[in-house]
Amino acid sequence: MKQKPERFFFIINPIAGVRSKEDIPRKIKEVFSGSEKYYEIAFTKFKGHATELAQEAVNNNFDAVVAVGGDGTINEVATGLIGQTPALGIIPLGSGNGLARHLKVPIHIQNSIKYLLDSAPVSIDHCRLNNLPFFCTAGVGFDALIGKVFSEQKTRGFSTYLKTVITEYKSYKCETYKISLDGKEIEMEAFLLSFANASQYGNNVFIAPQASLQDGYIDVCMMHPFPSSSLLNLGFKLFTKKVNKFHYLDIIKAKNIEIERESSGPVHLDGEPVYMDSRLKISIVPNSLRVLSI
Ligand SMILES: Nc1ncnc2c1ncn2[C@@H]1O[C@H](COP(=O)(O)OP(=O)(O)OP(=O)(O)O)[C@@H](O)[C@H]1O
Repeated sequence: MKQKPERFFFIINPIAGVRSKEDIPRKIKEVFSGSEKYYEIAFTKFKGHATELAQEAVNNNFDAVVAVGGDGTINEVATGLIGQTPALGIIPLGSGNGLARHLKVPIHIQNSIKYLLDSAPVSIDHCRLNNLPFFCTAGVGFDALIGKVFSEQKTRGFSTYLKTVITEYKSYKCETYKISLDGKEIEMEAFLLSFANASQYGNNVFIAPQASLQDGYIDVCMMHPFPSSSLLNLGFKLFTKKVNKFHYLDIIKAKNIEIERESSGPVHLDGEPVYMDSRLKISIVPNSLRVLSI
């Protein structure tokens, strides 16, 4: 039987998602008081702080470090846990919660806290883009633009996300990419290129329905330009795990990917925008992160 963690360290991002985080310590106390488990809680004070806190938790021999927030918070916490023994836990309080949803962590807060008590570590892969880690999805093209514009909005949450997508779609111009997938060369004009470790962006929008966190492969999703008359069909297929059947999308599994785009520009890593060079290298590191799962 796998060993359940005894010592938990919670890292709360106060600005993730739309919900206040003030009552989270009380909710953790309510659920954990019936157990013998030890825990500590910290709130992040700035972007990047969660990685420092996670590294301290590793040094202080915690068994589990729980990211309380969305995929950006998970990215920061998990970065401090790569190759380490303590496992990542999640209380999903972000806007999209892609990795939590893939792992079937309950979205209801109390249930996600109870889930931590019942779960044990399993190993998953993580991916790197120009050596920066990501755990759920990364991408260039339209989804990178959305990551950038979304991060500049005053509000978060799904409705802000949807508004951003609709506004940006109207004026978006596709770029041409040279792509190498484990040595196989392709040149194509693309609406977006997504690199998926997990199956979804978040909010049950499945860009790579067949993706596995444990198969040692990245699902490379290459979307060709498509007519606006196909938008509804695309939306339907994204939400029903059928986008692999969308006429304008190719999905290929690969371990090492190289991209050359027309110019430098935004990419996103777990929804967080980063400005990068025109040349991108994406790779997978199998069995490199322990996560709490039932
Ligand atoms: N104390 C803080 N002050 C400001 N920004 C922070 C703080 N702590 C973390 N951040 C940043 O908050 C951003 C948003 O966090 P996160 O991605 O978890 O929420 P989200 O975008 O609402 O959810 P999702 O990624 O699921 O869509 C991240 O870029 C993270 O670096």
